[in-house]
Amino acid sequence: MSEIRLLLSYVGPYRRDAALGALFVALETSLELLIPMLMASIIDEGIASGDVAVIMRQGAIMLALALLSLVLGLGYARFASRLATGLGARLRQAEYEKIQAFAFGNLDRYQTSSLVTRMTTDITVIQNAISSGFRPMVRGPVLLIMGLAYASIMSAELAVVFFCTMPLLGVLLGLITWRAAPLYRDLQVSMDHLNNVVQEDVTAVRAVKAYVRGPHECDVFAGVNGELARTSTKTFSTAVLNLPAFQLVMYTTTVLVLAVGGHMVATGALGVGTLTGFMSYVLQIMNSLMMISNVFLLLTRALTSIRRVRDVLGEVPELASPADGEALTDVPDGSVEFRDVSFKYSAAAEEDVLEHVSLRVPSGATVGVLGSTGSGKSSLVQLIARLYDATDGAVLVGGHDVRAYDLASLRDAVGVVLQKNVLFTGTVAENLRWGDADATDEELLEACRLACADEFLDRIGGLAGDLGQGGAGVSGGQKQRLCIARTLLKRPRVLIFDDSTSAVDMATEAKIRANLASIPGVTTIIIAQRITSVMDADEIFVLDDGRVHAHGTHAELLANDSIYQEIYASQMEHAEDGAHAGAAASADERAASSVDVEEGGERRG
Ligand SMILES: Nc1ncnc2c1ncn2[C@@H]1O[C@H](COP(=O)(O)OP(=O)(O)OP(=O)(O)O)[C@@H](O)[C@H]1O
Repeated sequence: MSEIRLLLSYVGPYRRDAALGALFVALETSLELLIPMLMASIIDEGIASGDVAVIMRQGAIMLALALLSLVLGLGYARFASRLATGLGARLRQAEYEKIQAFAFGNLDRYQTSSLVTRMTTDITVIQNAISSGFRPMVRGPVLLIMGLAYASIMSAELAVVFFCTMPLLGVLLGLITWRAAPLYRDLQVSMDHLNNVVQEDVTAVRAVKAYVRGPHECDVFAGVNGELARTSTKTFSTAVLNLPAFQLVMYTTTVLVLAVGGHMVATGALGVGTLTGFMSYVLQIMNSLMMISNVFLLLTRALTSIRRVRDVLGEVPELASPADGEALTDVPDGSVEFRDVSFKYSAAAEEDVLEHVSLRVPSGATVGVLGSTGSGKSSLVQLIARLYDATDGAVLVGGHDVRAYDLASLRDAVGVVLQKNVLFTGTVAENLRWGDADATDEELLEACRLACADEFLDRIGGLAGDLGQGGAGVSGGQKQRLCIARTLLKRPRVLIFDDSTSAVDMATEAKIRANLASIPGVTTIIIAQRITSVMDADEIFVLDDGRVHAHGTHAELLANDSIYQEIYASQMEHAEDGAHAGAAASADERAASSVDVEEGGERRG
């Protein structure tokens, strides 16, 4: 089974613990199985004939065996817990490292919550299966085989009774396990749904409050919570049938063994002690079957989790650097070229997001990219930093195909300020040093100055100021400026701004653009919604439905391109309307917009 092979491949340094744990349980069980024999001998040879010496000797052996079992049990517990926690930690680490190696394309295939569940709940299920299942997994078969052997040696005639009833228990437990197994898979899926809702809502709790969607989201949660409760009830009420099935067969067997055995004792064919010892074996054998069935259920649940972990570990990163020694590590200049590039996010998608795009940006130039929502602007620039690979055609940076570069070298040379800016828990300086781990405080401050983040730095506590979880302590515009500063610290040859000044006021945005223009030799690509953000660029590309519709300077496009003229006209019209409306804005409107400011966390910088 590939799932078990996967687990074994991660046991690594805990192999010794696994082997010793199994050995200790097997020894402990074997010792335990001698107890009924000793008991039978105490009753038949000691008590029946009043031989105190036999009672004392056998009693002392029993005591020694009990103590030895205790030591073996303690040893087993230590080895098993080391194995379970060690294996769990290794699997979690491997998953985490794999996810770090994922390309954007791999990430598109998983929901974040599902990845979280695969690293937490699923690993816990595997750990529990090992810590609770390891002992019965070894003990069950040992008890079964040795118990059957000892019982048959004690009385072959009586053994016939449970050779008849045991298959019945086997069939009953098998049926229950077979019914419960798929339910465990459903249980894990329900858990995923619940985690997904919790993760999405907690992440976006400000938006939920701002849109007064609390009651609706509570209903959504109640739905997935109810689904999980229903699946759990169904699963566990099936699995719990094990116990009554076990009891039914056990009591039937006990009655039959006592009836046949009692008759044998009455006729003198069997000693009372032998019958008592035999009954102990009956219980142990029945117990072993129960253990084996419980192990199956535990394993069934764990197998579902192992498969989910295996999916992550088996995922092949869609992007990789060329083989060692073949990758280019130096990006000679900041030129960018698209040669007949087409792109779609998944092979199964019917339509291309970019179609036959060809363009050239000379090193050091500043270009703008405009286009309606969904026209493919973000997709276009993501290909430059090789966040995705072109489906057809080639993207060149510094005159070389991006696929020829070492990924880290390329991404160091191509700085992208993504549309969705992310800051991390920690200080301003810690966040900025993502761009350059060795940057001095002076270099950090200079980057802040270029990104106009110096204007508010004092207010948030300077470089040592704490940004809070996910940068919750700064406004949208401040976040954008810190993200720009962070990217500048990489000193890239190509700088890409994906709508990354949308929350910054126009005067500050113009100042940032002027500061950036003062950095020599850097190619700047600006995606923007506002024409004013790109009108000074050396060249502007207008995208329409994944194609380059037109390109040229602001003046050329204004003179010749219908889409550009349309965008220009609508933005000028809005600007004028805005000016008038701004003057007449009522106190009510201002109060309404404050909801977004306070609750939505969308404050403007
Ligand atoms: N990760 C993704 N997986 C699948 N499709 C995607 C993904 N990201 C974007 N798309 C699709 O690709 C198309 C282009 O999206 P893209 O984000 O490039 O547009 P855009 O011009 O940057 O839009 P906007 O101005 O709204 O940011 C859209 O139809 C979008 O639905």
